[in-house]
Amino acid sequence: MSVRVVARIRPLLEKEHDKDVVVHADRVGDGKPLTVVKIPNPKNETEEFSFAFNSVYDQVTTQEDLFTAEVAPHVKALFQGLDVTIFAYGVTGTGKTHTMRGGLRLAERGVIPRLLSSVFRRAKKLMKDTNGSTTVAVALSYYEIYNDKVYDLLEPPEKRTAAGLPLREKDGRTMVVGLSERSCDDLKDFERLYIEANNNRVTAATKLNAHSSRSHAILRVKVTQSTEDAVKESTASAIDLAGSEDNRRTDNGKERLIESAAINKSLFVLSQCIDAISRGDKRIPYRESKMTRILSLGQNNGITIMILNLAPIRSYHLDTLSSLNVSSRAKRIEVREIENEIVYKQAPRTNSGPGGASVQRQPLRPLNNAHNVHTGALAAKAAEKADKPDKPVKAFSVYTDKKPTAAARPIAPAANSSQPRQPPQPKRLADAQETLPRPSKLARPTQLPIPCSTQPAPAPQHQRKQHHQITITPSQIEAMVEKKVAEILASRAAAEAEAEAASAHPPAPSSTDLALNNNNTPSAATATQNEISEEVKRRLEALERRIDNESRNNKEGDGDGGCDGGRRANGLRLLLQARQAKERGEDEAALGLYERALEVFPGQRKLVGKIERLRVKLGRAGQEGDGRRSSEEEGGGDGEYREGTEADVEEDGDGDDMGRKGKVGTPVRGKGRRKKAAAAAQKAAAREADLGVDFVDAASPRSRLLLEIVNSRDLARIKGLHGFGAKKAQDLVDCLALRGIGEPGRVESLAQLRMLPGMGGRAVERAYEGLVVEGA
Ligand SMILES: Nc1ncnc2c1ncn2[C@@H]1O[C@H](COP(=O)(O)OP(=O)(O)OP(=O)(O)O)[C@@H](O)[C@H]1O
Repeated sequence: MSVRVVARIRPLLEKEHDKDVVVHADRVGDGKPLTVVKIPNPKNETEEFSFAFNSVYDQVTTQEDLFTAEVAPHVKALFQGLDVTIFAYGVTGTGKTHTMRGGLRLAERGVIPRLLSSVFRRAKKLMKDTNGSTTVAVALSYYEIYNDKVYDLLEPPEKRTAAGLPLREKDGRTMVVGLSERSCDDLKDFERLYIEANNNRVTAATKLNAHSSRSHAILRVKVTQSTEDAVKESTASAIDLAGSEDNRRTDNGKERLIESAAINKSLFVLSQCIDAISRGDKRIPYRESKMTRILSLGQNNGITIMILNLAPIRSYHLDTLSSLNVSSRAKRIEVREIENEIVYKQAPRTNSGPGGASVQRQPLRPLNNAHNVHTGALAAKAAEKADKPDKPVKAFSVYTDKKPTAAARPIAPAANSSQPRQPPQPKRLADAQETLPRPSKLARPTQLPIPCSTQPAPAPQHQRKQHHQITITPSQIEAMVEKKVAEILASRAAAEAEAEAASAHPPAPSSTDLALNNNNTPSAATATQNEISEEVKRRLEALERRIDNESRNNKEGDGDGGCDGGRRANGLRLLLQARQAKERGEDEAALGLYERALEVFPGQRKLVGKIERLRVKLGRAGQEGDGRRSSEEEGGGDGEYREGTEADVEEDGDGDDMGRKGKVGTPVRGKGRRKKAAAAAQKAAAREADLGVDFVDAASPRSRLLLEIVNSRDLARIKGLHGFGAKKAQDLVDCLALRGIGEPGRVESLAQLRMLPGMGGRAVERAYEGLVVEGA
């Protein structure tokens, strides 16, 4: 399932009543729920951008409305053993803390207190329904990430060390070492702990928000269900991210600026991770900030809900556009919904029951589906739910003394696990009653790449088939091996550095400290360590870029204009991000992005100039930068583009509308209509891709053509779309025949097209980019 992204537009505050409202919630058709955020183009007010989300909540939405629709349905999943993550994202002052924590009055309570209340209620019911044979324990941990350091909020501030708590990776999860955990018996208990802990959280007054959170706050609610034989554990995480802020608007002093730099950097890394995952990159820069390591977006199993908070007024216009861009990409991230494993308190008993030695007992397993449990949003599932009877709260320990009808079966493998599925066994009566058949996730066609973790989950069968067709050259294999080794070395170096940081007194400052706080002096050992990890990181990045480029070049090898357009769009996106990073004062990040953009636009004089200037500024003049050759050294690039192309666009105005104003590359080599048409098509592709806008109105000629081909349901025409094979085309035609989309069964927009099974990720973009429209 993808990350569920919902937007919430906060109401006007008292002091804002005379302000101009520029953000509106909208719907795709009469009677449809609100799913679109509309905002004018800051450079051309007559034009409006539309961003589609899973759901949109307007100014009148109450705390209860939001909780009931977005969070309450997932409490059940939590008790089924799935982890649930809810995080609030947005610019400072847009209502993240209000959404997550809320006010003291009952009606003003936010997601967190409501979640706890719901958890306690369900736990009580479960214990009652099972006559006490299942017990539920709730435990809390609560911590903040302040200036990229982790501090326990359940401990008094005096106990904090300068280095904060270290992170470790364990079983594919990021853990905070030394974090305290408090058991919590009821809501009162929770409220006492929570209020106390919030007093320890770093907040401060900024010009934009009188009580601005200066840290990311992470509350983890661990639910442990125990029976005589087994223990099942799952965690709900509620994360209130600090808000990004434009320091030109804040009057921030030195301390606030330092905090702000740390907040902006971590949010920038988060947006980079989101971009990398949604592009299907091999390398996701999680490790570049503690927040992204902890959030592990796309790597964690379970259910993830991102709440994008928005302020409706004009003074937030550009910031709002930027967060809309990031979050609209986040909805393409796939998360594996896998229940946590049950821990057995004892080995299954031997066969000695009334059935005799030949009878095998069933092992302990959950009553509900052991493979993925789909728990979509309330609104989306309402119709489905109506057909199903309400199921009672379920326990999960089962040893049956009845003679089973078949030989003992192992625990059903998780849907995404590598174990082959066992042929279906006859269900026991209890199972049959309680578990309604659900479509297997494997059955649902998807073209989305599952985001890579260090050990990627094996792809489903139909994806594996595609993988077999990819040919890997020996140099790629070598590079991949090298990459793996470097990854291991890098994680070891990082783990050691953290261990040192934890034990040292005074603790060694992190690289961020060094950049931000000149009072701290690093030990020689730490400096060497940092140098080594930096070197490993640089090498690793260079290797990964090479592999990325090679695989991209392989895909684009036949000079297809459409793919080329995609690559350029990617380059433009990098330029936009570089510009934003530069504006935030994050020169290091900006340099990296410019360098990556140079690979797309080799030989761009202005771009080379920017890189040189940044290198000089960072004291790295004369360096080649991560082993990459500058385009000048490459002999002025490949000659495909001359000056006045995409790279120059960035000088023309604000990064936010770069693609829109941008001049498009002028081909030097080759003439004729095809090239001209391809350039024009690239312009449209760049425009959409850069702004990340879901053109709900499908206004561009290419969008219209794509929709026309799709709606024709003509297999031959659909097969001709870029990136479509016979199977995918057939799937789409079947899907259109089965589903009623729009009236009568038409796909009205690219956003709708993306919602169709198998059309997520890059599929629509590739088909779109592959189209050439004469005169567009
Ligand atoms: N839905 C809402 N209804 C009423 N008031 C709201 C709502 N959302 C936000 N507010 C008010 O807006 C102001 C800013 O909200 P809040 O502090 O939650 O923003 P934030 O995004 O957490 O900011 P920061 O990132 O700086 O911590 C507060 O006064 C809050 O009470």
